[in-house]
Amino acid sequence: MTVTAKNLVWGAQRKTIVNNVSLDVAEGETLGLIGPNGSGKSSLLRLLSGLRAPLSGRVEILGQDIARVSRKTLARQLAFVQQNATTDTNVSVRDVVRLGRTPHRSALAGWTAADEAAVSAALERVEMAGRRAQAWQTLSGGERQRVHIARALAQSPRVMFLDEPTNHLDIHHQIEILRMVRRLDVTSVVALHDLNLAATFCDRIVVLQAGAVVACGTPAGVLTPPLLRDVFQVEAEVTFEPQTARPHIRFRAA
Ligand SMILES: Nc1ncnc2c1ncn2[C@@H]1O[C@H](COP(=O)(O)OP(=O)(O)OP(=O)(O)O)[C@@H](O)[C@H]1O
Repeated sequence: MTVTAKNLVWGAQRKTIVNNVSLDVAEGETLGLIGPNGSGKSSLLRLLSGLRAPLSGRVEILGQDIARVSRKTLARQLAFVQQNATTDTNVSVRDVVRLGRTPHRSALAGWTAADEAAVSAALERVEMAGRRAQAWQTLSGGERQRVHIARALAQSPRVMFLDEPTNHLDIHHQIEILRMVRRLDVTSVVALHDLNLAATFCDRIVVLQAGAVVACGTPAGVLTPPLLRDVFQVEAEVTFEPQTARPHIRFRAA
């Protein structure tokens, strides 16, 4: 397994926010993380990426307990695209993406051709190559999101954690970003609100409710009308796409 979480518990202000979560993510897999607002998706991603330490339990990435791995080593292995990430305002798009190369550079080495190639490839992938010189502060919300994804790609990680990466994106870029994540030779865990996007692009889905895993499996196995009713309190019909056999959810207005 590339990512393994065992019995993760985390909380704040006497409230348990991540409640005994265990999960495994296989190499190259795209695992979707879904659940209502406040169910603990972002908190779990922070634990999985080592940004926050659990109260108990542990996370292994590429077979190593992340509590015992240096920050620099971890930064070479994993990238985290956070929700509403901010960046210093007085920089260009290219500068932001260049930051992704930091874990791969030593104090003495200069900027290499490999660094430049990684930055250019990342900008191409999110369709922002033409904007490399533009000032960060002048970008739209969706463009900023794509540049943050490019920074993560420039990091050349083995594992990516993405917290609602389609936030702010138009439908073309939502699909492009998730298609890219799925095709990358990278293991990824991605928190999503759009259940049909999760159904279309994830290999498996984990459902969180009040900090606990209440379902885990293929999109077809997980996204059933009873689960949608229990967890999301919506009435829905689920049909299956003829070509892919993936579920498609139609929500009932009343
Ligand atoms: N540092 C903290 N102190 C107190 N409460 C917190 C803290 N961090 C998160 N919470 C609470 O924990 C719960 C889970 O938050 P989290 O952001 O992980 O949920 P989420 O599933 O990502 O939500 P959303 O879908 O709305 O983004 C929320 O009720 C939140 O208010």
